[in-house]
Amino acid sequence: MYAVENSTVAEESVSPQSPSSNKRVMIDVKDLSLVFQTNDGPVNALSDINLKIGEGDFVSFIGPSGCGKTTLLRVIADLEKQTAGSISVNGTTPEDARLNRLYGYVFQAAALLPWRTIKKNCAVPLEISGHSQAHQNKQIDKYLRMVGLQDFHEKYPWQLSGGMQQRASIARALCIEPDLLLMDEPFGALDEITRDHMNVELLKIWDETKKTVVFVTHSISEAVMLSTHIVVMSPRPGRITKVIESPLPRMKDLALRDTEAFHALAAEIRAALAEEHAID
Ligand SMILES: Nc1ncnc2c1ncn2[C@@H]1O[C@H](COP(=O)(O)OP(=O)(O)OP(=O)(O)O)[C@@H](O)[C@H]1O
Repeated sequence: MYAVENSTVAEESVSPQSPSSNKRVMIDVKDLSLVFQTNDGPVNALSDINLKIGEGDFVSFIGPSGCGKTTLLRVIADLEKQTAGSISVNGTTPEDARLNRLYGYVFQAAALLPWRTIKKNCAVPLEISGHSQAHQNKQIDKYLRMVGLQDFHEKYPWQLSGGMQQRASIARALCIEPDLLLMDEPFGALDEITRDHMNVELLKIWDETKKTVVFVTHSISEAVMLSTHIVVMSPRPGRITKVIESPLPRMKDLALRDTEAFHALAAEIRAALAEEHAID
């Protein structure tokens, strides 16, 4: 049982309060574990995960390498199966959610097809879904405009900077209008200035489209800048050690990073990481 049944994000034994809201639960993870069998023996990638993510929230997973951030995202996306426990995504199984095209997935590398133009890359999920050419054009135009690439339809990926390629991959994920955006360190390979810019752009898109976002990051300041909730994880075995609800406004600009409230939240995350020896 959860202490607050309608809580937005709660990890049972760690953060039972999560006072925020009566939002619909988009992702509900209960007592979930995942053990990989390897030649070197079993790897406890995820251990006893309990987590609820509310509709419209921006939730970041943060923790050191190997704590299971990507694995948890992949379980949500139906790219991995848990070995114990349960998970529902929008009230269904992750498999049904995937088949219903509920989510878009953005990887660390933009993973655009080099032989296709930006427009044709964005068309891939729409083609798979069997949408008409007219609908494809409308969606691609709308989302390339949203990410500021309206003048780059006909360019090839290699003609764009890394940040522009990542924006194109976000547009590609948005084109099918998923309710849920799963992002695995999407800006990890970008320089700091571009990353700052992308963070602001992503917040605008999130605000405009009202999506639920689950975001993996190694960066404390990125987690503070973006999230409504920060899920702190720790390795060996991969587990959730704390869920922090951000007291900051949903929409943030870069100036907020110089405020006391921003630094206080960053310090709280840092302390949570250190507390559980998450940082060796
Ligand atoms: N397919 C797999 N087979 C075996 N072990 C795996 C597999 N995928 C992940 N692991 C192991 O599971 C654990 C969690 O990995 P995961 O990639 O989820 O961590 P992470 O927190 O995302 O790490 P990073 O920040 O380095 O990306 C690690 O010990 C990893 O080696």
